Amino acid sequence: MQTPAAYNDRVVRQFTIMTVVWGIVGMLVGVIIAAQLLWPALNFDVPWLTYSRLRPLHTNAVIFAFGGSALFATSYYVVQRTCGVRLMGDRLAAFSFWGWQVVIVGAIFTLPFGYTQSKEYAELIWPLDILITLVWVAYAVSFFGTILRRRTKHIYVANWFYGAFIVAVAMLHIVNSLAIPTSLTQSYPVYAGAVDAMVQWWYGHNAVGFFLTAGFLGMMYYFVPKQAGRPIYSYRLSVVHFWALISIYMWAGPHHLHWTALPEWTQSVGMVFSLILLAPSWGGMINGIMTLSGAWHKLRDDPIIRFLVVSLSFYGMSTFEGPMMAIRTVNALSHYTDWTIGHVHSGALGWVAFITIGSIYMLVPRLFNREQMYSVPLINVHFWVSTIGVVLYIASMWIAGVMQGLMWRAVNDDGTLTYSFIESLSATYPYYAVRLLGGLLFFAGMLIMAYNVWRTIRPVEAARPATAPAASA
Ligand code: HEM
Ligand code: HEM
Ligand SMILES: [Cu+2]
Repeated sequence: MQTPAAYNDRVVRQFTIMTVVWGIVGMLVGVIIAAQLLWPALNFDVPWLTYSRLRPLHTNAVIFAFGGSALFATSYYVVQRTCGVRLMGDRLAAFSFWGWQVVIVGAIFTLPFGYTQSKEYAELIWPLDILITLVWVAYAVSFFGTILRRRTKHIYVANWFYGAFIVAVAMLHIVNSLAIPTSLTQSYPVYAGAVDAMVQWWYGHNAVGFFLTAGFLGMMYYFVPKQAGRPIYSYRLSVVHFWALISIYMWAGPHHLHWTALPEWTQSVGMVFSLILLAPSWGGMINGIMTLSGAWHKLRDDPIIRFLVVSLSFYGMSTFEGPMMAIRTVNALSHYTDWTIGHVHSGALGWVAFITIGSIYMLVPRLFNREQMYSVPLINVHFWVSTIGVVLYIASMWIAGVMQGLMWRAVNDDGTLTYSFIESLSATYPYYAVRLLGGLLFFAGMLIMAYNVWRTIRPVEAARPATAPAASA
């Protein structure tokens, strides 16, 4: 094994810091659009502050800027540690960092101004799509190049998940973004009609499956055993988990297009694969949680473990809920309602953000040569604030969603609708207020983390509290 100094941790540090920064930016925009749903006047009649333009800014910022930076940071960290070699290509890694930041800034300077391809989670205009492709090639070369040069015999399972995420996202991005440009900011997709819709949701669903799931499972397979100080519960299960998950995920996309013009048999394929998907998802969750067996006491006194384990619980919840919502009759109720939004954030906040936060608290002291985070009690505060935040967010959206679904389908004896759409909207306002509160709490937690990170990485002399001289004496 080489000494840690031989690793390229510069790029890991850069991506780690930007994960915190973009997390704050993306969630701030989330809080703003949550407030706009409650008080629409908050767009101040300024076109680029309208909900329609800020919403894609939110999704791009949290998924690709926050989640993406977290994936770059942790995969670069993990691949070096588990292969025992320095990351391949310093320049490539630096290009992936700066290129990715340019993509994000590009999003900030296009989406609010209305430049978009209008495909959900693939809104960015074609020049940015090309830059994403270049960054991804650099990423793939340095990641897989490092694996090829590894000193260990086998490839640790976390790298399998990161690797699948990198390959799948490359494929999804290229296929879904195929378009014919007509100007610098305009283009037309090569697909049309139901085929366009199918390609889009093959992309959208697998963006969830590979960007928001497989990559973060890579994180799980490294950081959970590391922080628990125990080997992964079952290595065999992790291999089964991997192959089952990646082979089943790809076919579930049509559950986003139930009751549409998509041929019915494709919808059935989507539904059946979604139901089967429950098994590998829970296999992975159980593998993560059981890694703690024999070390359960750590849940009591280690707030980082708590972030990691609670993230797995939310992963389990959202991957149970997803298959249920994929059943056509259930989807008839849930689709278009806030139930979907609740499902999304139980995955996005509960799983993706929680596992990221736990990993960041583990990474920061290691990357900046500190013994631990500046304040462990503050990690604890962050844990509780964000847990209450997610619970308020998803509980309010579940109730609102089921209520909306039921109100929309209620009919009187004479066949007329019982409620107008506006009535269902006004009934939703109280829940939007609760969601806003939950979002604010989650956002506050991110600020607490930023403060803690900042105090941890400041030059040591300045960061030492008054007790420092005694400690060093
Ligand atoms: C403070 C935290 C957050 C708040 C307050 C928030 C708020 C919102 C709001 C208000 C919407 C629009 C809902 C609607 O159209 O009815 C939304 C959509 C969305 N958010 Fe968040 N969000 C937060 C964090 C996150 C994070 C961390 C992620 C991902 C990692 C995320 C992913 C998404 C996605 C994917 C959508 C689109 C959902 C869909 O189209 O079905 N959000 N968010
Ligand atoms: C076994 C796993 C899962 C299955 C089968 C599943 C299934 C579903 C279904 C049926 C929908 C509703 C489609 C609609 O009515 O429009 C949905 C929406 C969504 N799910 Fe999941 N889900 C799973 C896990 C997850 C996880 C873990 C996350 C986040 C990390 C997630 C993120 C999303 C997002 C972002 C949407 C909204 C897409 C949109 O309309 O914009 N899902 N999912
Ligand atoms: Cu899906």
